[in-house]
Amino acid sequence: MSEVVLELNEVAIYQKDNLVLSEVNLTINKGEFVYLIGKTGSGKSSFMKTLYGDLPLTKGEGKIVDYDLKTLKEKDIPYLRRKLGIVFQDFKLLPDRSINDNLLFVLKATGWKEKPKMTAKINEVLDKVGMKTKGFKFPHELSGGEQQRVAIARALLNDPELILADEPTGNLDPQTSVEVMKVLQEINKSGRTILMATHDYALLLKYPSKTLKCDGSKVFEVVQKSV
Ligand SMILES: Nc1ncnc2c1ncn2[C@@H]1O[C@H](COP(=O)(O)OP(=O)(O)OP(=O)(O)O)[C@@H](O)[C@H]1O
Repeated sequence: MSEVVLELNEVAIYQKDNLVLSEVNLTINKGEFVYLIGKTGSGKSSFMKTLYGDLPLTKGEGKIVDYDLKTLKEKDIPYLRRKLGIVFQDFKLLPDRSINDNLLFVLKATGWKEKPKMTAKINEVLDKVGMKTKGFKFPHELSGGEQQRVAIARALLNDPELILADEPTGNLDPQTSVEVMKVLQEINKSGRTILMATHDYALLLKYPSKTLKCDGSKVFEVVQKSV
């Protein structure tokens, strides 16, 4: 039987008092790769923010990796985010420290204590994204694509049950976007579940997968031909 990692029933998403999306119903099962597409301002980021607890869920029911979004408390949010790997368009690496130290910072902040285990984990995730030899570098010494691969490695540190990627290729040129996408595809093949918001239709065509579209304040699944 498939394992559900995300389930939304009749969810409405608001920014302040403005209704952004309504009657959202969807299920994502373990192992799926799902795109979230839609025009600028259609609600993709608001949707993602609701899933990682940045916007409260006030209407409808939502369950994500065993957390109930409706009853989620402020103090639960860091624990929810430990079960999610979040990747942003702008990488969000700390500029004042090396890649290894960026990853170490996250491990320490999420309760890791033993140095050998931390070092092993950092090597493991950097290896997964093809960046094992670059851990000593500072973010500004890396290309945009390399920085995003490090950001993906960071998202993998706590073995997330679901990876939320909000426009992960939004700042990258087409060729680099494909390279980052290959990394996400490999991670998905190794069993991780990924929800990726994007407006990059070329990627969708190159790597077809289940696609949800935000349009007219609704979210619905689309068949590839009609995106
Ligand atoms: N912090 C905010 N306060 C109020 N309204 C907001 C806020 N952030 C976004 N909105 C509004 O919510 C709606 C959805 O925006 P959202 O950023 O979710 O869209 P998007 O599909 O992610 O767009 P983009 O592709 O440009 O990032 C828009 O009308 C936007 O103006």
